[in-house]
Amino acid sequence: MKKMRIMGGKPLSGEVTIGGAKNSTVALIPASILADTPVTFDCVPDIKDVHNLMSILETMRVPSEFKGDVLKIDPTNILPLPLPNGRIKSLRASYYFMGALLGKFGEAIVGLPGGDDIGPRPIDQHIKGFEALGATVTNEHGAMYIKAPADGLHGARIFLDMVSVGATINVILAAVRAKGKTVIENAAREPEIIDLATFLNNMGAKIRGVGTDIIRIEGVDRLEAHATHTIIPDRIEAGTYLAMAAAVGQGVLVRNIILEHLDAFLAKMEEMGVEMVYNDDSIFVKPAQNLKMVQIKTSPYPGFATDLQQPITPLMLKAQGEGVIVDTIYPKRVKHVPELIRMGADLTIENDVIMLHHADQLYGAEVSADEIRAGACLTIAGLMAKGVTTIYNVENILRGYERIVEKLRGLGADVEIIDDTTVQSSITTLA
Ligand SMILES: CC(=O)N[C@H]1[C@@H](OP(=O)(O)OP(=O)(O)OC[C@H]2O[C@@H](n3ccc(=O)[nH]c3=O)[C@H](O)[C@@H]2O)O[C@H](CO)[C@@H](O)[C@@H]1O
Ligand SMILES: C=C(OP(=O)(O)O)C(=O)O
Repeated sequence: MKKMRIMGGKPLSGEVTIGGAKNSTVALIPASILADTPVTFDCVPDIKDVHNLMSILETMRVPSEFKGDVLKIDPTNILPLPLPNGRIKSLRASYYFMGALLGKFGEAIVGLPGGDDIGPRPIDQHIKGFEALGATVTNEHGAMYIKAPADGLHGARIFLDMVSVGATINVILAAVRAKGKTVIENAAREPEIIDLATFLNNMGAKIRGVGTDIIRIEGVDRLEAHATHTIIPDRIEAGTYLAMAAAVGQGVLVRNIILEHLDAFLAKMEEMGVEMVYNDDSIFVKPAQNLKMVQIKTSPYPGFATDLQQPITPLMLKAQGEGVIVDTIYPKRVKHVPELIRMGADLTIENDVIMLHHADQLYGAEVSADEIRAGACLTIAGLMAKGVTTIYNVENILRGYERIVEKLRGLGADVEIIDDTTVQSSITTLA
């Protein structure tokens, strides 16, 4: 178990560089098994989800090597072994092995995924997609058994009942080698889906329309990688550092950003009165003052990302007036609220609506990062607070924020991660 200790109150300055997108990478790694050749990715973030996915690959005899930010995967001798449990439970995106194994072998046995505890996360739309392609799907003791018909998967028209990143990606992975044409309607439009399709198309797939809500896929027989795929920057990590820079910065440059991917977030920061200088692929955040309170409603891309509602919350606490946050995607995504209250913030939740008020000062406290973005929120709050903040369950943060201590120290923060065998008892004390 690990905990993070932050001595708050230090102004941050300098620059920080954003890594490759977690939510692209965690789809690209399972997608790599569809290839008939070795594949190489660069700009791969050094996060726990990547290491867990590499372990899952290893169980199928797929060797992978991660050096610097380059990840090489050789799926040419893959064994289609069942993945009922183990590391599958350690992250959400392990469910992409359902679509990828089904697409490659016509069969997949994959345990139900883990991932962040952010409220109910059903996978009915993934199953509906697999079934539309001709597969039979059963749930046996918490593992999904998915099987294509004897003559293989066939293209189909699939209208997703709600906009789902995971279901859109899983259907793409299953359909990319199916016979005939698949059309996904009401598809998600996230940049990470475009990144995945770019990787697959460069290997010979025929996926058209990604980035719109209608995706058309013509199945192909072979997929061969001829070049390294560079992963897009992580827009959520970028948003986290931008919010942090506004909250505790004395002038911070955030590098490696695709600005268009952050339109809704940047518009909200501007509405709050944060002054930023936009460059081609970086943003300079000026010290923020006289912030205005705002209302936030999350929605699928290009709307305000659910993954950024918690990281922007500490910044909102600096503004005057009453703020409102409604997460329409995960209404129960409120793990940060009781922890911020421990730190002196004034927040309430009524009918899944978070209401918050200006806080003159936050105070260091012992808090728990019960999911990744709650952890990002508490990290920013800890940097703003007076005194020492100790964040437990830091593993959740390390799932998706690479080299976070190094990056924060580079900006001047006083922060450390401590491996602590006594942490378990500290959590019990907290409860
Ligand atoms: C690895 C990854 O990329 N994770 C992201 C992905 O998660 P994930 O892909 O799991 O999220 P989805 O886009 O699928 O979920 C969107 C909404 O649809 C619902 N739903 C989804 C599928 C389904 O079969 N049935 C159903 O009801 C979910 O409960 C949720 O309310 O998108 C989320 C929403 O932007 C982000 O918070 C996560 O960071
Ligand atoms: C919810 C998230 O991740 P996951 O879907 O991997 O649990 C997230 O990145 O905020």
